Amino acid sequence: MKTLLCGRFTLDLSRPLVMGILNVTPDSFSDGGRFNRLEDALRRAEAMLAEGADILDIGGESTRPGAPFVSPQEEMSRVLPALEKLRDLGAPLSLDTRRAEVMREALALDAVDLINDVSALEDEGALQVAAQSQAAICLMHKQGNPDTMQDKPAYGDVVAEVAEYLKRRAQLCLDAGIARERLLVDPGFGFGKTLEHNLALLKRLDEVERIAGAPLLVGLSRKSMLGAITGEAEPAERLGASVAAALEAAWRGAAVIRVHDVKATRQALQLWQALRES
Ligand SMILES: Nc1nc2[nH]c(S[C@@H](C(=O)O)c3ccccc3)nc2c(=O)[nH]1
Repeated sequence: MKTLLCGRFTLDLSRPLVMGILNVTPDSFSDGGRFNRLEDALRRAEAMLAEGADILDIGGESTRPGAPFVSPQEEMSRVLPALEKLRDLGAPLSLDTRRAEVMREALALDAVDLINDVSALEDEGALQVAAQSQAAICLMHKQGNPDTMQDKPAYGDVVAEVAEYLKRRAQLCLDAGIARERLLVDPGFGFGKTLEHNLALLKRLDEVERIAGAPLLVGLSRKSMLGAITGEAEPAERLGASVAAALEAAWRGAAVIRVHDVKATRQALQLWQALRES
């Protein structure tokens, strides 16, 4: 049985898992200030778990193109209190960060079960911090950095290049003594890719897993590629395309699906699973 060693938890990857997105950035909650933001985060976390989320992904730095710079101190002031608040909910907590010092401080709270790094542990010291922990690690591909990555993304064969990058990053982790059962890889939809690149990666998602040698985490929910296809400018109005994208990813072997809309995605995957088991 395919499993993921995930900090305090061992997750069964025999069915696709739903990762609920919990942004703890000021613009993602009512402007009630820090205390209310924490209460909001706890309420949102409990709601997503009640809707069937298997993992919660906590992020303090929006990686949206053009997002304002967030200092490590500011990022930690957002995510550390949230991780402490959510630690004992009984669900695996994922930390969406690309900074080694944020990983280090968060892991010291014994509240991080999965390190979700959009820069695949490239930050100075990140690989060492991860290797010294028991957390699972998601290695994501991106081309360039959030403020410039969508200017002119260019690849030869995007699938081969993304998969080879992820294979190299995974091998670095193995060489550092990290067990393969702790690794996830992610093609990074929307991170330095055109619509054509994103569609090729989704169509050939199974190749990414085969080449990289680790189970897949994918994030398609509400992304601009879905906006481009549907003409829907408002991300929160892209539910249909987001659920359809989750199913397409599930058909192609995705092990963890990162979403805003947990209930709708869980329902779709329950149907998908029922058909496979019937
Ligand atoms: N592992 C993993 N982590 C992630 N964090 C995010 S931020 C995303 C958003 O809109 O949610 C986003 C994408 C592109 C630009 C800005 C913000 N996307 C992923 C993903 O695709 N995979």
